[in-house]
Amino acid sequence: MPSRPEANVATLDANLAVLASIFEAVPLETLRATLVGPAGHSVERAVDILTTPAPDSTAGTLRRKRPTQTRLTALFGLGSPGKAQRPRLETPVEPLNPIPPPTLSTSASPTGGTSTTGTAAPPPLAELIKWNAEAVRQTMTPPRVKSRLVYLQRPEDVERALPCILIPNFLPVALARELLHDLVDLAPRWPIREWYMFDRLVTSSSRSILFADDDFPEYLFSEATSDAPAAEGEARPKESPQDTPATPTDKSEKPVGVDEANKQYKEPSGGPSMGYYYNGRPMDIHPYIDVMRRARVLVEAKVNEVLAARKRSPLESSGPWRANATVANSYDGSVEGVGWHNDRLTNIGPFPTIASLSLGVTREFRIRRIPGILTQTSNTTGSFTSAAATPMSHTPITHAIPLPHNCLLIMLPPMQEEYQHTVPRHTPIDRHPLSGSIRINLTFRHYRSEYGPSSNPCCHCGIPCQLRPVTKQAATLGRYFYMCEADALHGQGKCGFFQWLDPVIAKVIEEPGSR
Ligand SMILES: O=C(O)CCC(=O)C(=O)O
Ligand SMILES: [Fe+2]
Repeated sequence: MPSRPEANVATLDANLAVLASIFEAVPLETLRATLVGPAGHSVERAVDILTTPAPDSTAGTLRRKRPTQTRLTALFGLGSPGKAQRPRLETPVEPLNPIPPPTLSTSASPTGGTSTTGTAAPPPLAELIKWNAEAVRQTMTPPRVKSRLVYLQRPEDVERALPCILIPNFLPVALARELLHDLVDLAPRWPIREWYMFDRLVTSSSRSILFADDDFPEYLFSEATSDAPAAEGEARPKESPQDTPATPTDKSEKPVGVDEANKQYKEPSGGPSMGYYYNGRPMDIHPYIDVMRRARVLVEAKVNEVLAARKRSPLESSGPWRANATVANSYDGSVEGVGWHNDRLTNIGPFPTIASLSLGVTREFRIRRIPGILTQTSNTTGSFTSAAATPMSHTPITHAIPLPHNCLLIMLPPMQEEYQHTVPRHTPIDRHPLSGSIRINLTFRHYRSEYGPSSNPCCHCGIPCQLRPVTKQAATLGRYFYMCEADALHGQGKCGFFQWLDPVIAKVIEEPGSR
């Protein structure tokens, strides 16, 4: 490889962006130090450094023999470790930022220091590495940073504070009831997800599945002749399909698990496309059931009405928003939740709008700004910077929105670029007359054809990449990049693949002279 100075700068910049996306709370100068040391510009080496404890560390390490399952509850703030053993781990569906915001600064106090930057000269590299590895280890204890929890109950309060719109009692009562009924029946057959975080195998506590409607891009369903095997890596439930709850009058009314289950998503063949992947694994995709299609019509109408009244970013889909994909989650009881994350952009693209319909028992939905994120003061893509921008010098705010049965929460841009959300574990929750302690959540998404499998680059491991926004690098803020996610599949690190999102699109948001 020729080693022109500007090429090195570009590589360093790219590698830094990858590291910053993994180690959200680690100061940039620390990340940079791991890249410019004797290890050169290798991301893998930097990840190694950042995840290997200091030699004198006596406490637990991040490196464990696979496939030991390790409780990562504390990492996601879903409760304190050491409570009664549960059969599954409490970790999120979406891969999370492995490091929560707090305690990384040497000046951070255990009870609430929030500053991760300082004015003092940085310590030498060896110190940084040692200190930082220690900091990473510390994240295995519950987050200790204090944030202010602010409850938002009324739709107008939600809209004022966040890029979200809350609509109570959204669907006609009977439709909401039918949807809940049908999905509660199906949910026990939705898989629990597994992936590696560093080299630990972790699993989701809730069950989830992706539903796709007929206009899903690169959508190919084939009628399976026999029970098709579960997609590789998917923990498909072992239960056999249950009885059909009613006598359907046509095929589209049959729920997944009966005839619809015989339609199997078929990966496109003959082209470069690898199909839809998540955490390095092919996704298990089911067709919409009839009642979802009826709900979709209403959700789409409302979302398009909302979008018509706001300025759109050129990076958003320009046409109508289409709810052609839905991630369904089922939480059975108060201990099932999902950790802090923002939703994957890989197939929905930048500045997505996601409409989240809650059914069944009320659970709390919490939202915070991505810890340490840089705020765009100006940009050229529209007025999507949230009024809720919380200066990092202040105590961070976490907003909590109780989501009762049949409410629709529309998450608008830049919710997925600038905020994280969670459904935390609760102390006892009320029971719902229809679903008891079960909550079903449907997040309706627009899977865009421009972001379909055939335009998704594969990394050197041969796995479709994930698309992420830059959140910490001032020079490249507003841009998006593809990176390897093979580590989620096998826990053995990433290949270091990095590619900016289509430069034509990136150009739109590039500030003059930012490169
Ligand atoms: O259950 C919810 O309200 C949120 C689910 C979620 O965050 C997701 O599917 O990505
Ligand atoms: Fe989410």
